Amino acid sequence: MSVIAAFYGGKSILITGATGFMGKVLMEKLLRTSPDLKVIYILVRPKAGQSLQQRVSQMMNCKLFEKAKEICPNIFEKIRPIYSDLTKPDLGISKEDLEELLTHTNIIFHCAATVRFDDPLRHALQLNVIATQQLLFMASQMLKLEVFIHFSTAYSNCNLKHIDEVIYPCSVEPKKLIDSVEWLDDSIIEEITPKLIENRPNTYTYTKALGEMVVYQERGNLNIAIIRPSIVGASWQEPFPGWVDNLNGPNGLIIAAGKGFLHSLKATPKAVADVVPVDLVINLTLAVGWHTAVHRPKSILIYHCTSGSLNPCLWTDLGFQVLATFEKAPLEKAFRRPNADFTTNNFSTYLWNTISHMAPAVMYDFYLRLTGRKPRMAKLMNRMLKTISMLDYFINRSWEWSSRNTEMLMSQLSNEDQKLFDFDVRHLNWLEYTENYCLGIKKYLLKEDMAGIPAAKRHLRIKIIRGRSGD
Ligand SMILES: CCCCCCCCCCCCCCCC(=O)SCCNC(=O)CCNC(=O)[C@H](O)C(C)(C)COP(=O)(O)OP(=O)(O)OC[C@H]1O[C@@H](n2cnc3c(N)ncnc32)[C@H](O)[C@@H]1OP(=O)(O)O
Ligand SMILES: NC(=O)C1=CN([C@@H]2O[C@H](COP(=O)(O)OP(=O)(O)OC[C@H]3O[C@@H](n4cnc5c(N)ncnc54)[C@H](OP(=O)(O)O)[C@@H]3O)[C@@H](O)[C@H]2O)C=CC1
Repeated sequence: MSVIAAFYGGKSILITGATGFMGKVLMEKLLRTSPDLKVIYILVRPKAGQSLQQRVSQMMNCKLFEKAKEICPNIFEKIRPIYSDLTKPDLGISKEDLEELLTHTNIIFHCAATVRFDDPLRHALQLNVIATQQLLFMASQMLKLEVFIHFSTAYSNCNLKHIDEVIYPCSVEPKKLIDSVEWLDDSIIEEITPKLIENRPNTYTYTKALGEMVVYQERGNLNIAIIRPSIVGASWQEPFPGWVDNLNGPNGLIIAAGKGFLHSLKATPKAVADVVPVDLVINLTLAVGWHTAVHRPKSILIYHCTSGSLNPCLWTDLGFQVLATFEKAPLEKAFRRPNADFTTNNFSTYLWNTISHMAPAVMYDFYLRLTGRKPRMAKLMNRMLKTISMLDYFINRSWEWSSRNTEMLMSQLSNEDQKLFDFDVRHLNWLEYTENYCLGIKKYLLKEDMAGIPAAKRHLRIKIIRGRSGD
């Protein structure tokens, strides 16, 4: 019997961000491995034209939850959606719902965040810091709370080269900043943002660092642990390989490469692609939840969930494997043959962006105009170049994360739990993982049918022949 799975049995679990990428995988694994858990409360904000229940039904009616539904037939009874907007006072939760949460919750997983790199500081602060502060306050009033798990990112201290499993202070006190943005004008906040974030690349990494500080300062008697994953990618093995459902992280650029938009990318030759599969992160998270609740460490333990030090893969290797996969299983209606190269300096990047990205897009738009259609390629290219500029910082640097706590936890797991909640990244085969990742993007994100591969190959052959004949 799995000790971890048994721990979650009979528990009332609160998840924020359950409708997000990681939240869904967390919920799925909990329901599949501990079908006897009591209830999962999920804080959900309504979306236009959908009730909470409709939103949750739609989410659960996807392939991700198929296995969990077989194991836990009363799955819908286990999920209790609660209306909440984390940017509102008291997280927008009604009095009755709050009462229920305060009385019953045993475990909190705080996943919700804004992960956008270009969010204005005020909004990122609202969600990644103030909402965390409010949730901690709520947690401090819970009668049966055993553990609070906070999701941060391995990049919260990306201004450092070597990062330990400790909370690093930011130069400005979170509370002072929160007070200041209340009365500061948006334009002033925008002006001081570069100074505040120091040498971090965006408001996301900065507010996640502030979020950690808030967790530390407002911990009170709470039993807390922090998970810091690096770049979270498609699932490795559970519930099936390759599951992914958003354009974040590498996903958008993998599509751009597969569709033949992306022809060159600046990447330092030795820079490590510190990607970790989402199911591995969730396995670690559930193990941390169990360990923290049972052992109640004296201080907040931080767990790095990264791949670079134990099983490194370079961006260049990952890129070539992506192209090899799309050669075998092309994406439908590709613009050009997938054929991306890595450049190493700013001049060649500028040159390739002009020759290989913008020029063909402008020419294609000209052709679309001539044939009476609406031009769209230059807009798409500009969007891709903007995304690349936002991700450039992460593709051209490497970091070292220590992983003592993660290794300590691994050694404390029973043999059965080491298999059921495997978070040992050394078991990952990058070639196999990258291939499944690309196929997962094709199937689950782009909803392309695998039966269409021969037609997609024919489409590419025609493109290549036309390209050669200059047609
Ligand atoms: C050879 C291959 C090598 C591969 C090699 C890859 C290396 C890749 C390194 C990654 C390194 C990350 C390392 C961080 C690790 C964390 O911890 S961060 C957690 C993850 N967070 C993220 O990834 C968020 C990053 N994204 C953003 O912040 C924003 O999307 C951006 C990049 C600022 C773009 O903002 P925007 O231009 O306003 O676009 P946005 O509003 O997001 O979307 C507009 C439209 O574009 C679409 N879109 C959004 N993103 C994309 C995209 N990436 N691509 C295409 N379309 C997109 C949307 O669906 C939307 O469509 P419509 O609704 O208009 O039809
Ligand atoms: N993905 C990655 O590569 C990494 C992620 N992380 C961290 O992991 C956690 C989960 O990330 P991920 O799943 O990728 O993020 P997603 O963007 O996929 O999910 C974010 C979740 O937060 C919810 N949310 C956002 N704003 C609000 C709001 N105002 N009120 C209520 N809920 C809100 C979203 O709800 P809705 O569906 O309504 O938008 C969604 O459920 C985050 O803390 C992130 O910082 C750390 C490292 C890497």
